[in-house]
Amino acid sequence: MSAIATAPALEVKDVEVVYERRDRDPVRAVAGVSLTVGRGQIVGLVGESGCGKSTLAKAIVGLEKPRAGTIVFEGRELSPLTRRARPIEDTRLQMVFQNPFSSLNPRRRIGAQLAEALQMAWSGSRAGGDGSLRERVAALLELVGLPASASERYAHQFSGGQRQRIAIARALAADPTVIVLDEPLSSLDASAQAQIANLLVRLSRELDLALVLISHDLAIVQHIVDEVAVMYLGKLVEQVPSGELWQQPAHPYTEALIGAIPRADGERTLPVALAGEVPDPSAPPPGCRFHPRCPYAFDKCRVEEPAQLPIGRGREVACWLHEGAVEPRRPSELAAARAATTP
Ligand SMILES: Nc1ncnc2c1ncn2[C@@H]1O[C@H](COP(=O)(O)OP(=O)(O)OP(=O)(O)O)[C@@H](O)[C@H]1O
Repeated sequence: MSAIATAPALEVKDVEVVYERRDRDPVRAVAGVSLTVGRGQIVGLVGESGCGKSTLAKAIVGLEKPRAGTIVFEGRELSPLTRRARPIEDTRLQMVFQNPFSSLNPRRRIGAQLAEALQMAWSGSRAGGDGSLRERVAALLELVGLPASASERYAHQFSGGQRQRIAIARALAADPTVIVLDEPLSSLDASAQAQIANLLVRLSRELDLALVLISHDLAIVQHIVDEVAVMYLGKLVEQVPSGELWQQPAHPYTEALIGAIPRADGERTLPVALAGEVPDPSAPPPGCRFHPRCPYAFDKCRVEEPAQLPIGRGREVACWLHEGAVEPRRPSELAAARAATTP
């Protein structure tokens, strides 16, 4: 097999994105992030508003130019050029935005918009596939659970969930291997959220499609992702397979995010409350960026930035509590053990 066929679908390596601002300090919205997404894998990128998720998404698809770092797509480093200047193969890396209404043209029939997306993909090196353009549009609509007759209608004639299906169909027109979806569920009601979540899982499995699912709400994505990458103030603080997330969150921020999710019985899952706001990314706290909000912070956390520490299979955490740890432990347990041994 070629190197490209065996490479991960997407590798983000030490990416940094800085917004320069007139008369104000620059914002380092993404402050050195590395993330690997395997083929067919669904990775949830979660964190509070303002932590840099959208900026990272834009850097991945070429809508923001990273100041440093590289994006490797199917084993090939992407050009640091803007999206328009990239070669056509790179359209296999697609993005879906939060509000499908604003990304669909209100004055053109859905079928025409999907046909255009198909033609753009075909104008590249790839073959057009079987069947006429009309049949391919119908097949795309079917793939996302809409009837062929949807092609005759306009965006405003659909519900929010249906519009998101159309936006996904348009991304699929490019025959992608990776789709980055920025808050694809958050503008939808609960039932549409569940339907689109199911659709995304099905598409990922059927098409061996890797998805990066961005959400400020861990509760929304928890059931559909294979892995969770937790972002805080421009950095990844933890990467964890979703199955282990509940049993063993390793970073105090992850623990707090989980604790904030209400359970069906009205109780909180964990007694850790997340106090305060995300600090200004143009002036991040020294040491660990989370330390001012961390219930377990100790001296080292206030001065030294934690490295990404491997803690078991496929897991990493940036937290000094885990220094020297050989397996994942809850931060509350580690803090208690530390308190017991520290004079
Ligand atoms: N064009 C810009 N110019 C200057 N600062 C920006 C710009 N876009 C984003 N920022 C800042 O960069 C930081 C990260 O923003 P970003 O939108 O990536 O975060 P986010 O986690 O996606 O949050 P949200 O869910 O609210 O979009 C924020 O402090 C934001 O104010």
